Amino acid sequence: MPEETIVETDTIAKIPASEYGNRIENVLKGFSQHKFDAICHRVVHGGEDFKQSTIVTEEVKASIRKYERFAPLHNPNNLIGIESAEKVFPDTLQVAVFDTAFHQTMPPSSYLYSIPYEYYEKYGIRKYGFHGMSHRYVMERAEQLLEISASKLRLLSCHIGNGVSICAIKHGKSYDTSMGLTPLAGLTMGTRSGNIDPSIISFIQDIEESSTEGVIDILNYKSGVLGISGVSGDLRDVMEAAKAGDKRCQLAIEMYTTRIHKYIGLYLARLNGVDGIIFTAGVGENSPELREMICAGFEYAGVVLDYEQNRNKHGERFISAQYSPIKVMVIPTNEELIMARDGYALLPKLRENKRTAEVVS
Ligand SMILES: Nc1ncnc2c1ncn2[C@@H]1O[C@H](COP(=O)(O)OP(=O)(O)O)[C@@H](O)[C@H]1O
Ligand SMILES: CC(=O)OP(=O)(O)O
Ligand SMILES: [Mg+2]
Repeated sequence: MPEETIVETDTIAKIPASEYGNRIENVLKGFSQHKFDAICHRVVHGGEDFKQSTIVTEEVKASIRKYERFAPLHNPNNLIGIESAEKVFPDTLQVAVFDTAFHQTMPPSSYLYSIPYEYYEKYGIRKYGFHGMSHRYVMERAEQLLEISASKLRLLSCHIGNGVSICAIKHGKSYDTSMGLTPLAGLTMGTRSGNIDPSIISFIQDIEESSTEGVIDILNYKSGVLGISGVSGDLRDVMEAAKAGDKRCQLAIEMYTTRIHKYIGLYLARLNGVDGIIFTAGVGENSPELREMICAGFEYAGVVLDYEQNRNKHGERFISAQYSPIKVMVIPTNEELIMARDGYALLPKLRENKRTAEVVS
């Protein structure tokens, strides 16, 4: 892209789902003095249908709708975003950028579950992985920082925000990742359970006299750090309470960091070692204490943090000691930039589509 500058931003913080469409439309109307070539949308689940970003058509919207059941917290809102943009900017073409696309390079040994193969063949039940734009952005930055070309690079990207996922990157491509068919799998998150013994679902169903969907809701919204601490799903609140002596908050933090630690060990083995470990997203970028807890005990594997760089510096940087064989980096993520670059790359195609549409109508 010739220029990568942010001209204006606006955000919507925690609002009820019923108000989401209206609020998005209002935000978009606030930008109506601008002339856009494309509007790019984050879409969390694209299944196996999308290996890269794409122009939004009716078929693309049908696919996004089809995958709602695999990403119930995200895809419905992503679609509302697209439809609101179509309303406010009817002449602008829309682009969908998928969380799952980056992970389409995983081998079957990473993405298949050990269940009858026909569930994959007939129903697409497999691991898809998420946060793809974030893992891709930080990988591209790490390539620059480490001065190792993508074709040789082995990395662990730890995206630790509200959702948490780790990606094992081999030769510049996603090789394995912690989230699964849905963003509920893998690590302990703010309110999501991550991996549990699947039999627990039927036990909770009986205890709560609930439907399966009801139990999945408990695992999505009432579990993770919130469920264990009983205080909050926001790590800042839980850390404060833990420091004040709250035992369940201390336990929640220990479980949260221990699980990330275990996954790092798992993927160090899967990749036969790595060149670097990246911390990104809300918690990964902003909590030196949690980064220390996660890395502690990996000195034997070649991970040595630099206290000063980790604790007292900010922004994109190395936080490992100069002699550390594995380099540890904090890289603030930029999913929007990846989306804008993908939209820009699609511009020739977008213009062609627009001309065809004008001829037809
Ligand atoms: N200084 C901090 N210490 C610990 N956690 C933080 C800090 N700053 C932000 N966070 C956490 O980051 C989370 C948001 O991360 P973010 O990547 O923005 O989320 P999302 O997954 O919604 O994009 C918040 O829930 C909060 O727990
Ligand atoms: C896919 C996912 O979990 O996204 P987020 O972290 O934004 O909730
Ligand atoms: Mg995010």
